[in-house]
Amino acid sequence: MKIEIATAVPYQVTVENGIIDRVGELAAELERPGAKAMLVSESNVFPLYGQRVKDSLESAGFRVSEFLFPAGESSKQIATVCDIYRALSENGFTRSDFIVTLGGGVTGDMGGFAAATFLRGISFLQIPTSLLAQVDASVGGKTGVDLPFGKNLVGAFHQPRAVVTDPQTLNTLPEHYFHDGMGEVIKYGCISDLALLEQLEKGIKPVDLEEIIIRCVSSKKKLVEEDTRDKGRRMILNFGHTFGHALEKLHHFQELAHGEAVGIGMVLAAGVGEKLGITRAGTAERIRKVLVQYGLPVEDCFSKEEIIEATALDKKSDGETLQLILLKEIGESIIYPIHRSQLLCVME
Ligand SMILES: NC(=O)c1ccc[n+]([C@@H]2O[C@H](COP(=O)([O-])OP(=O)(O)OC[C@H]3O[C@@H](n4cnc5c(N)ncnc54)[C@H](O)[C@@H]3O)[C@@H](O)[C@H]2O)c1
Ligand SMILES: O=C(O)C(=O)C[C@@H](O)[C@H](O)[C@H](O)COP(=O)(O)O
Ligand SMILES: [Zn+2]
Repeated sequence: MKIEIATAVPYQVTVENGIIDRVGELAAELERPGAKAMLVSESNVFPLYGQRVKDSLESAGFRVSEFLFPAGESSKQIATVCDIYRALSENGFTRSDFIVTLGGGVTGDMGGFAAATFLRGISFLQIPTSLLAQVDASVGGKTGVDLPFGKNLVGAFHQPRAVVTDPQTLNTLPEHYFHDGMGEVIKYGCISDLALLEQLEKGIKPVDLEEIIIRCVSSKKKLVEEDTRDKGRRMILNFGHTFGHALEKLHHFQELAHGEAVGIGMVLAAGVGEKLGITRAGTAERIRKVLVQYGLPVEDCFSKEEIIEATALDKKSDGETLQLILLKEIGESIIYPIHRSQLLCVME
């Protein structure tokens, strides 16, 4: 299955079992023959799939070097990007060479950011290997890293040249991160796809994963095409993220994974919406139930004061006003400006 993302330079998301062994073929349609490819990956994923990707790229005539970093969100920082710049420089990369990211959202966001900024921009291909990255992070061109002051505070919009999604790679994904990825899948159900949420409530079988990936990417496609630079409607993809990112920061980007944080954030946002009379009563409880069903946490130990304080640098803020993403009901979302002081009054 191929989904075209019609941004200024369009690209395709190919979702296919076994496609990881044909990445060289796909790259050959897009990149200069004989170009250098830097495979950016990490300590868990590279040993599982790195050699297959290298073999495929080399068979297609590319000269491959690799850059590996320790797996995990705490690597998603500017110091690691500087190490990628060093590897690109030492290997003599020019603007007609390219990066291939192989891993979860951390790898894609960070390798994509290195591609966006090295020589003011080189091309990159995404090979997402976690559920979260296959349903969300690999598409749309948001690249970047965390700062100790907040999540994704440094970044760039830089669309990949192609996204190569092999659902079979999920066979090795630890269960914890399968649950975590379901946090973003549930988000798609909440913001725009009631039927998906109902399907999730009934319980999915593993064979349905490919369909779920296609469904989430198709929802994201529409928002990215309409608002590539996140100035309007695309912001609904941030449902649960204002509070979720605050929680990730409060946990110093350790322990609580992104999808888990977003899940708790969705429950909090739905609660705020209900208190304001915007969200249909019972929605927060419904979200809470489906999160529990997929093994996700629904609450955390921080007070509302701490959480609101940690939203200080939220990228959707306008002074003291936050653009909170709220639901009218499951499947229908709105962007709702709210002053921090009002938020304090309506938050549980
Ligand atoms: N750019 C975007 O639009 C976007 C969207 C959503 C999330 N994100 C970002 O994505 C990141 C989270 O992504 P993530 O959950 O993939 O995190 P991750 O990259 O840390 O991967 C999660 C864990 O799964 C392991 N893993 C990944 N694929 C595997 C596989 N096939 N087999 C075995 N192990 C595997 C990794 O080594 C890691 O331990 C966050 O930084 C978040 O901010 C970005
Ligand atoms: O692609 C988007 O737009 C999203 O908001 C997707 C989110 O799931 C993702 O976590 C994104 O990285 C958040 O971006 P940010 O701009 O809030 O840092
Ligand atoms: Zn997210």
